Amino acid sequence: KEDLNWRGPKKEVAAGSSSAAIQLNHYPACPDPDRAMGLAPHTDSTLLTILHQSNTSGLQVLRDDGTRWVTVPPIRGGLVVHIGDLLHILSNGLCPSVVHRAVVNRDRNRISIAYLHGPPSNVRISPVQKLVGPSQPPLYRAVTWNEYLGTKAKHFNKALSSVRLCAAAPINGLVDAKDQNNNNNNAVKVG
Ligand SMILES: O=C(O)CCC(=O)C(=O)O
Ligand SMILES: [Fe+2]
Repeated sequence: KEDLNWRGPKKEVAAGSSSAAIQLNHYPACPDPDRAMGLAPHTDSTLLTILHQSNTSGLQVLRDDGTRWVTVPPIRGGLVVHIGDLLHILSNGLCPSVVHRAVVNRDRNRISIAYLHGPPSNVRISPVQKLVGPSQPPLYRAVTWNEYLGTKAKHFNKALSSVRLCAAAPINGLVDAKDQNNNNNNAVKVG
């Protein structure tokens, strides 16, 4: 119960309802999949994304050490939950957003449905008080979802770095691995 109160004064939350969007993705079969990318590497600009993929695989997540793409096989009746950049900010980097991409298939069409879940538009997201202190400073400045989408459109996969307050790696090993990985990705996806 206490943890549910982290998100702040009830009044602020009650003033707006949470925002969400559905994104439908269609990846036609591609005769030369090694030369095409379905969806370039990116993190989602959400709190959470809930993804349904059709029975053709294509979703891949980047391992935390940035060395390898791992395929997330579709599981019948299963949903994939991605942590988005806003939850990354809210948790002060403790729950890092996941870099992922979609590759295309030589013979089969693929469809995925993403439910993009974000905060109410009036709510500014910043690291929760409980996770910051003298030994662990807030790593990100406060942003609303709209503001962050604007930042993402401008800075693409460097958006998280651009709202970051401390450039240096913090104590406790909370290194913002995504920022580092993203420096290697020139992806252009806002989602
Ligand atoms: O098609 C997929 O598996 C990934 C979709 C995705 O990452 C997105 O819509 O943001
Ligand atoms: Fe995504």
